[in-house]
Amino acid sequence: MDYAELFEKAVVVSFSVSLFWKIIRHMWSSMDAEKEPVKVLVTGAAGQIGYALMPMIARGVMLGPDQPVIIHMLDIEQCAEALDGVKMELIDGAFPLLRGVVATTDVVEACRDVNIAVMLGGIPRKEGMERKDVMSRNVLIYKAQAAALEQHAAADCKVLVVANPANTNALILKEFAPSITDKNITCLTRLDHNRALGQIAEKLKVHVSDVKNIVVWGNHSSTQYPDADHASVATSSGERSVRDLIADDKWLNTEFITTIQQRGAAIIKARKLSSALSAASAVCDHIRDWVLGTPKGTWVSMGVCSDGSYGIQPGLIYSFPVTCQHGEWSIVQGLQIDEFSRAKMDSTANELIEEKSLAYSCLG
Ligand SMILES: NC(=O)c1ccc[n+]([C@@H]2O[C@H](COP(=O)([O-])OP(=O)(O)OC[C@H]3O[C@@H](n4cnc5c(N)ncnc54)[C@H](O)[C@@H]3O)[C@@H](O)[C@H]2O)c1
Ligand SMILES: O=C(O)C[C@H](O)C(=O)O
Repeated sequence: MDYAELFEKAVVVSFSVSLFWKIIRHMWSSMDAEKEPVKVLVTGAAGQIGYALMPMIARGVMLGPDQPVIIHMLDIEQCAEALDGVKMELIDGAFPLLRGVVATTDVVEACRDVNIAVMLGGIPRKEGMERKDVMSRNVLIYKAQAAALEQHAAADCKVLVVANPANTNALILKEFAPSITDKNITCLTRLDHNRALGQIAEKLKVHVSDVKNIVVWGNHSSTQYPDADHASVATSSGERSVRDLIADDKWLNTEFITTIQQRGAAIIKARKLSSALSAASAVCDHIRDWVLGTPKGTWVSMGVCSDGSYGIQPGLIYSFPVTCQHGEWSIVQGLQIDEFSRAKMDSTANELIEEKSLAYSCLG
């Protein structure tokens, strides 16, 4: 080999080595680079769920431990001072992921460029009231806030409606914000789903994280249908069906269902206030699974726009079993539905159809 050839080889080798290091450095710095903050709107933020939810968002429980957030809090004029108090506490929390807090009573400022909207704002149910009693006030709020979200939120903003009647408020929001894709408007039934997991775990004396694939069908109301037919428990000898392990169809078909249906009312009776810490935790579970994906082999319950799956009227916001991947939910297909389940699924769908017409009559 002559000197020219040797020189040429040395140049190629040193070029390749420097390119290799450039690539490694680039990968390293992009791994190290901080993510852009996600803007999360919480309406009704001065209320009791808001108070429980705020530190969870700021600590990364909702979007992960490496995701910075900017929190936008909206409440009504009468709660402006309380809202400022929550803002002071968020600053005092010195949360490393929290990159900003907006506390406002201006719906436009609150909605501006938000990526996620958690809608808690409304009048909560008090002891002895049915969800229908609070409907007339709340659907008016959701009609007005639909327009603000449509005009000012990020185009791909994901919306979770929590305020009751949650499914029907979400339906009104969907109908009055037609430019937001149906896929991005959901309501909270994860609390009911978690309650059902909790009851099964208590009954079987197993850890709640070993129970999976409960379904909550329908309305977040006393007609909802918590269904354990497809649920399983991880045991030392593999996955076992909940129905086989419990071996008490009477309990599963009666007391289990009514306990979940009435759990919200039981908490109101005991606390004189509706559930807040479990609701805030379920909000985080709902958004985290929607954005970051459901674990393999596991589904969760979400109130989503029906596409006609399982014979449910298209367009209703109905709770289905869903899996999530790449920020999108899909309804789990092909579950066997027996006559008992069919009747319960239809009855809660019928309540939603009635609520829809009641909501429209409230809107005039
Ligand atoms: N889907 C579920 O699983 C679930 C569970 C628990 C509670 N909830 C519902 O969530 C809602 C919030 O519950 P909470 O206990 O925090 O109630 P809360 O009364 O403590 O808070 C509601 C807040 O909404 C505010 N608000 C009222 N109108 C508003 C408007 N137009 N814009 C912005 N904010 C407004 C109120 O001022 C108040 O601060 C209630 O409707 C409750 O019934 C739903
Ligand atoms: O039942 C209610 O109004 C409160 C809430 O929806 C709950 O389920 O705890």
